[in-house]
Order: sequence, then structure tokens, then C-alpha cells
Amino acid sequence: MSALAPPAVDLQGIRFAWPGAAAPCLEMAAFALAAGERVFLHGPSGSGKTTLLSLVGGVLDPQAGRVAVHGQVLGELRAGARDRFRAHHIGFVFQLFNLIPYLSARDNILLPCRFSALRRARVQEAGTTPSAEAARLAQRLDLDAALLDRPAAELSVGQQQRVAAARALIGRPSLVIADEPTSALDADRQRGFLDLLLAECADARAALLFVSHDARLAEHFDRRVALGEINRVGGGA
Ligand SMILES: Nc1ncnc2c1ncn2[C@@H]1O[C@H](COP(=O)(O)OP(=O)(O)OP(=O)(O)O)[C@@H](O)[C@H]1O
Repeated sequence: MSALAPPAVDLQGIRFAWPGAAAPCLEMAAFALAAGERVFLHGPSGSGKTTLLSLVGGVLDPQAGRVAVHGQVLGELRAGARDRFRAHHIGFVFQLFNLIPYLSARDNILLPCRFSALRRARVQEAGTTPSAEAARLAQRLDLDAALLDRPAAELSVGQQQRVAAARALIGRPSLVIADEPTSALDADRQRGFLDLLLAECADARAALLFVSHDARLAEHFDRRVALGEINRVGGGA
């Protein structure tokens, strides 16, 4: 992205409370990720990290404030347009991977290309096909090729996590949101997984917002942010 590119993420004046909650979960003056920036976000369990990622992904709406992704204010998009925007530009790796259990690992990885012509076009521009790209990502994630034909439900948790990562990365979204993506992986695979995520994001010049409790991973990122530094709730900013 050029220096003039809008921030990948730009949050202003955010207040978010869960329905029925006595107090807000998040109150933030501002938080931004530059285009292509890779940020490690940490904080205690229950402090609101996943909630923040859901706001950035347009899955939740704040009661006050503005969430923009690549200059697009998400609150200005109706549900269908927001789904399309998300499919084109954002790759997610969730804590609970949200794979479709009866689809094969390969078909799960290919889902973004099915939903977004832009993601499909980016694969083609790179001179490959969605299926070949799914296989390349799976190989880089150390997923055996034979596993690609198995239904997602039959894979181990660590294998499902890697399928979810390949699905997030296919078609080079310009923002990747990852919520504890290494929690189910053993130490060796954790490192390989992080290397791949960082390398793929760098190649695609994608911004990465990565949540983890594992502080050792922070050194690989451009910036490390404690949620308490940016959230007024809980005695923070
Ligand atoms: N669907 C929901 N409905 C109501 N309250 C919720 C919901 N999801 C989360 N919360 C509440 O919001 C607060 C923040 O939760 P969140 O999952 O964002 O924290 P977190 O920092 O990601 O935690 P962890 O590190 O344990 O994943 C918690 O008090 C939680 O109980």
C-alpha cells in the first residue's frame, strides 16, 4: 500500500456494551492500524479483545463511534454490502474456527474464493488457480495433502486451526484478523504457523491484527498493544 493509503483499521470514539450488561465492555478514543501494519494485541481474559475484533470485522456495531476499514465506514454499509466488503477484504481466523464441518478441508479453504470474485481474481492474477493455491497454503501449513479431501469435522483441532488459517489467507485479503490462532498448536507448529502468517501478510501487504496470550510471539510484530492502553474500561486509557 502507498503512504497515502487509508489506515487498514481506524476506530474513533468507540463505546460498546453487550445487551443487558450494566457497564460497557469497550470505551476507546482511538485505535488504528496503518495499511500493512502487523499488530500484536494482548490483555487479560475477558477484557474485550474478541469483542474488539468483532467490531473491526463489522460483526458487531458500536453504540457510539465509528469503525472504518481501508477508509470504508462499516456502519454505512447495509448487511449484504457489509458481507461482501468483508469477503473481499478481510480474512478471519477465529478461536472457534467456524469451519463448515461436512465440507472437505479443501472446500473450506476455497470458501472465500466462492464468495468473493475479488479474492478469486487475486489468485488468478498471481498466475495460479484457487485449488492450487489452497494446496500451496496447506503445504506451507504442514497439512498433509491427503487431509484436504477429508470433512473438516474429522480433523484434529490443530489441523482445523491450520485449515482456518489457509481459508483466511487465500486470495490475499488486505486485513487479516486472528484471534488466538496458535492456541491449539504444538510449539514447532506454532512457530511455522506464525512465520507463514507473517510472510503471507507481508507478501500481500496485508495488515494483521493478532490476539494472543502468548507474549513470546509479540517480538515478531511491528507493534504490541495492551488492550488496557487503549480501553478506558477497566482502568485503562
Ligand atoms: N455474546 C456475548 N454476550 C454477552 N456478553 C459477552 C458476549 N461475548 C463476550 N461477552 C462479555 O464481554 C466481555 C469481554 O469478552 P471477550 O470475549 O471480548 O474477552 P477476551 O479478552 O477476548 O477474553 P479471552 O482472552 O478469554 O478470549 C466479557 O465480560 C464477556 O463475558
